[in-house]
Amino acid sequence: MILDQIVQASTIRAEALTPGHMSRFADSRSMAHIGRERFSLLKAITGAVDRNSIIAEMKPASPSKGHLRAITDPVAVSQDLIGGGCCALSVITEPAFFHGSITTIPAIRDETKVPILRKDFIVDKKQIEETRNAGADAVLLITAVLGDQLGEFVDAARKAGLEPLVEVHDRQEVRTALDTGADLIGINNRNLKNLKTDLSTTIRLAPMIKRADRTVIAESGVTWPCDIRTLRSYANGYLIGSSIMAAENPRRRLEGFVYA
Ligand SMILES: O=C(O)c1ccccc1NCC(=O)[C@H](O)[C@H](O)COP(=O)(O)O
Repeated sequence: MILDQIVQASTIRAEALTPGHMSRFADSRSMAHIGRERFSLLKAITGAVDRNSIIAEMKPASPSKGHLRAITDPVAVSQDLIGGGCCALSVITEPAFFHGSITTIPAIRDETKVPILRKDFIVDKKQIEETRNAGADAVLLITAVLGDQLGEFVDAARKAGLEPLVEVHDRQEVRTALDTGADLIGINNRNLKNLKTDLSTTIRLAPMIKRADRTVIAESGVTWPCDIRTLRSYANGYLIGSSIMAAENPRRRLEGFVYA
C-alpha cells in the first residue's frame, strides 16, 4: 500500500534528523519567526465572513496525479495564492512522493501573513521540532499513521506552539481524534488505500465532529466551486491542492473556490 511506503520513507528521514538538522534554519532570515506574530489556523478558518475559508496547498506532485506544478519560486506562488484570497497556506514538505521540501516554509515565512500548515507524514516528535524551527504555525497529524500515539503528538505539537490539524477518514478515527481534544479536524475524502476521492466522506463524518463542537476541514478531492456548495453545510473550511496547482491560472482557480 502506498501509505506504508510513504510512512516508511518518512520514518527513515526522521531517524536521520539530528539536532543540527532540526536547527538548520537558525541562520536563515526566517528564524525571525522566534518571537514573531503567530498566525492561528483555527481563527483564520472560523474568522472569514465574506468568503469561503480555503487552505491553498503548495503541492508539486502526488502519487495519485503525478506532476502538478514545478514550484521554482515559492515566494511568487505563495503571494499569488494569498492574493487569490486563501485564509491559510498548506506546504507539502514530503520529498520522495510529492516533490516537496521543508525549506519552502522558511523561504516563504517572512512574506506570509497567513497561517502556514506543514503537510507531511509525521511519525517522530523530532519532526514536530523541525516544523516549529522551520516557521510553520500548524502541523498535520494523520490518525491512520499515528494510531494510539495520536494524543501524545497532539500534546507535543501544542507544547511546541503549533496548532495540530488531525486528519481522519472513518468513524473510528473520528472517535480517536475527538478523544485527543483536537480543535481542528480534517476529513480526508481520499481513501489512502486506493487513492480514490469521495466527497460523501465529509458528508458522513462531519456531523459527529460538529456535534462535539469542533471545526471541520474538508480535505482532498475538492475540484470545482460546485464542490464547495455541496459541502458548505458540513465543513467550516476546505484544503485544496491538486485543482489549484494543476490550473493554468492557480490564482483565478482559487478565487473561484473562495467566492463560490
Ligand atoms: O494526493 C495524493 O495523491 C495522496 C496520496 C497518498 C497520501 C496522501 C495524499 N494526499 C495528501 C493530501 O492530504 C492532499 O494533498 C490534500 O488533502 C489536498 O488534496 P487534493 O486537493 O485532492 O490535492
